[in-house]
This record gives sequence, C-alpha cells and structure tokens, in this order.
Amino acid sequence: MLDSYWNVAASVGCASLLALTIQTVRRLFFHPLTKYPGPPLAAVTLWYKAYFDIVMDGGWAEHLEYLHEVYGSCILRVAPNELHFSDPRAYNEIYGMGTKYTKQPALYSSFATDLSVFAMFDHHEATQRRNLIGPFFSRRSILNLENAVQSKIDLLITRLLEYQYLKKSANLDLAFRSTSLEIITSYCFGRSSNALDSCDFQNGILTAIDQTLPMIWVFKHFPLIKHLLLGVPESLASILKPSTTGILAQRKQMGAQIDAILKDPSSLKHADHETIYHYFLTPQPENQRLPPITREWLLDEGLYMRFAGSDTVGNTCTVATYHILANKDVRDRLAQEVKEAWPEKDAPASYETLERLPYLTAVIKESLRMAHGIVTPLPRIVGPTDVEIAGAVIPAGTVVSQGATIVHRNPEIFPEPTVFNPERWLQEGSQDLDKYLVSFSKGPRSCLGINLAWCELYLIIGTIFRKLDLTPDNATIENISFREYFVPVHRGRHFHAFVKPTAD
Ligand code: HEM
Repeated sequence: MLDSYWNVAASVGCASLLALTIQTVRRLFFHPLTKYPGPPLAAVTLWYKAYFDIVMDGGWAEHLEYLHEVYGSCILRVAPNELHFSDPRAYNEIYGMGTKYTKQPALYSSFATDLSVFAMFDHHEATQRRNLIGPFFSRRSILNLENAVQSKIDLLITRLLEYQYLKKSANLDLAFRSTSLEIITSYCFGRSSNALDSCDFQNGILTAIDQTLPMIWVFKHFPLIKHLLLGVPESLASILKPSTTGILAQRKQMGAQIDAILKDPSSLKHADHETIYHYFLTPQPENQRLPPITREWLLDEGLYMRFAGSDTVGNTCTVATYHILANKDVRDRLAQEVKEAWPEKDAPASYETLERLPYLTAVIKESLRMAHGIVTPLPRIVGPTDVEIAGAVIPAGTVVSQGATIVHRNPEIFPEPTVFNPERWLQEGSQDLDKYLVSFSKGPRSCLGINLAWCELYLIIGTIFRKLDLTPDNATIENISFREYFVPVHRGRHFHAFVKPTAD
C-alpha cells in the first residue's frame, strides 16, 4: 500500500519536473519574445519580478533602470510575456490617444477595488464610466468648487502656524497628505475626513492607506491570499494579517456612508455641493444606460477615488517643498513672483490668478517630474493583432509598459535629471518638454482627476510660499526617497520643517 503511494508521488513529481523543464526550454528558446534581451530568470518565471516587488521592498522600478543600463537595450524582456521600454517615444505608442490596449488584470486586481473605473479592463466599458465621472472633474466643475478646496488649504495654514508656539517642527509629509485627503473627501463625498484636525496630522485613514499599500504586491503575486483575507469575517482577517485591518476599516467606514445615502437619496439635497453620488445616482439617458448601480460599485469607486486623490497630490507637494527649500534661488524667485501677484496675503488669491504665474507653473512641472506621480510602470496588454512599438513588432498578447521614472530621468530629455531645475520649463522651445511630463499618464486611461490635481497644486504651493516662512528640520534627500508601491512610499524619516508666518 505504502509502495503504491510512493509510486504515485514519484510519478507526479517526475511529470511536474518534466512539465517545468519543457516550459523553461520553451520560454527560453521558442517563445516569440526570445529575441529581446533580459535576465534569463525573468524570461523563465514571474517569481523574478515577485522577488523585487516583495523581498526587495518595492524595488522593481529601481531594478528596471539598472537592467536597461546593464543590457544597454531600450527594449527588455522583464517577465516571460512582458517587455519594458526605455525609449521615451514609446510612451505615446503604449498609452497615448488612440491606443486601446487593455490594463493588465494581474496588477489592477490587487487594489481590492475591482469595480472601480481604475480596475476596468474593457475599453468600451471604461470609456462609458469615464464619460459618466468625467464632468465631475472637468475644469468648470473644479472652478465652481474652488472655494471648497481653498477652505481646506486655509485650515492647513492655520494648523501649520500652530507649530510656531509648539516649538517643534511639523511633519510636512503627513500635513500635505492630510490636506489632499481632506480635499478629495470633501470634494467627492461632501464630508470631512477630519484629517487636518488630528494631532500632528496622524489620522486613521492615512494609517489605513499605509497599512494597505504594502499588501498590493502580496495580493498581485498571491491572489488567493487576497480572496482569503477579504472573504473571511473581519475579526478573523485581522488576526490572520493585521495589515488587512486597514482595508477592512476603510470599507466599513465608507460602506456606512453609502448605506445611509442609498437608504435616503433625498439626503443629497442637503449637501453643501454636488458630490460623486449626485453623478452616480442621477438617471442616465436611455442610450447610455450603464449596468445597475450597486452598493459594491459605489464602494469600490469611492475607495479608489480617495486613494487616487490623496497620496498623489500630497507626495508631489512634499517633493516640491523639499526642493524649493533646498534651493535658495528657487525659493526667493518663487516667493517674489507669488507676492507680486498676491500683494495682500490675507485676501484670497484665485486659482486662475496663480495658474498664470510662469515661475510657479515651472516649479510645479518640475515637482511633478521629480515626484513622478505613479512610480510603477503601468502594464498594458497589446492586441488584438501584432503592433509596432519603438520600431519593433510586438506580438498580440504581450504585456508592455514604460515607467514614468524612466522618462523623467532620461538625461537626453531632462539634462542633469537629478537636479531640481524649474528653469528647464521656461527655456526657449521648452513647450516640447510637456509631452515628456507623464506623471498623469496619457491617452484614454490617463488621470481622471488631473484638473483637480492641478488646482490643488497651484493653491497649496502658492499659498504655502506666500504665507509661510519654512525652515527645514535636519532635511536630507532620504526624506523624499521612496519605495515603489504603485505610488511612492516614503519609508525613512519624514520631511519636517519649522514654521513661521511670512513678514507681509
Ligand atoms: C498629482 C496628482 C495625481 C497624479 C500624478 C495622478 C496620476 C495618475 C495616473 C498616472 C493615472 C493612470 C493610472 C493607470 O493607468 O493605471 C491616474 C489614474 C486615475 N486618477 Fe489620478 N493622479 C493624480 C491625482 C488624482 C486626483 C486628485 C484624482 C481624483 C479623484 C485622481 C483620479 C484618478 C482616477 C479615477 C484614475 C483612473 C482612470 C482610469 O483608469 O481610466 N487622480 N492618475
């Protein structure tokens, strides 16, 4: 009896080994991507990438830069069925207008917001959903709700000014993330996150986001874990893995808000301004009818919006402030320009006034370049037929991507890429650089919140450097170095500064 078990086990073992050997040989020598250079291990197995994502603590984007240097090629095979491009002209061919490549489900399902527009794969469905949400983030809507944004920035300034009496420096990383979180929560949902009221800007939602982010690589490479942790009762999931409590707490809190609205949609009439719920719950024209709007759909969309709108803007403001304070010339020129346009600092300055300032605009563009926006290369599946990218024929079904960090750090486009140099955006012919600023991505799946993001960046950076005199507290570049968890995650000591009001 025991013998027959051993025989079965040995046969299964041999068959598995044989299958693995055949797969390895096929991937190495007979795969359509064989002609592209890259690490052989990456061509054979997805565990190569998993190692850099999980074990190297969000180290994939950094490793890609190293690989392009080592192999000296602008197209690399970085997984059995995946190519990464470093030639910046490829960016438009992968993501630009007119492309209809599908987002790669393996990555976009890792965020536990499967029903959001962000995680939609079908091009037609995503376009329909974007058309529904788009007007809410149009420039006109942003201008209408500018006061709601400005009032949160005024609160930020008040909170930061308290630090002059506390005799300690303020954590600007948390302060900016709290501000963008508060803005997106109020703008989209008509509620306050209370993030700007919490002591030293420490608050539950940011903690939950920080707990959730490291899980995305685990969920991507081990999807079963995601289903198990999110499928079991809440109390059990948090015992199994405390970092899921963040996701569960967020779902619970926003779920309660959605339940209240679905129970009594007329409560929306009392909101201070329009929210995304007004858009979603307004009956659509017959010819554009979307699938029925469910609680789960609203929940996934809301959770993604809150994530998309908070860390991205907050991180860009932190990177901007770090570099402006580290460069006296930049700081002086910026402060002077803003002061000239906004002489009475206690009177409000509008977004439209600030966006006309050329130096402030250049500072924001340079900050977006150095903050990158989303640091994970955004994977797309090409098809339905073979296509040409960067002059090479790419077989249908191949996953392709180009990281924003690769474009933003290209010395041929941005000489001395590690230097914060707003002047590069003001030189003759610099309009051509705009097409290489890819922080918001490009084309049909580019950022839906871009208008709100620009408005926030102008108002936050303009107001900070008009009203506050900041002195960095032991700042080093490590304060803004990051690990790649889709968005940049700052691991070390956060960027802190002492705060005083400006003289006039
Ligand atoms: C500096 C700030 C921001 C940056 C750099 C940024 C960047 C990006 C990028 C690169 C994408 C494409 C992601 C992908 O293809 O996987 C994206 C998508 C998206 N962003 Fe933003 N974003 C910012 C702010 C915002 C804000 C304030 C919102 C408002 C809610 C927002 C909402 C979205 C949404 C809904 C998508 C998904 C669009 C789709 O999949 O079709 N973003 N963003």
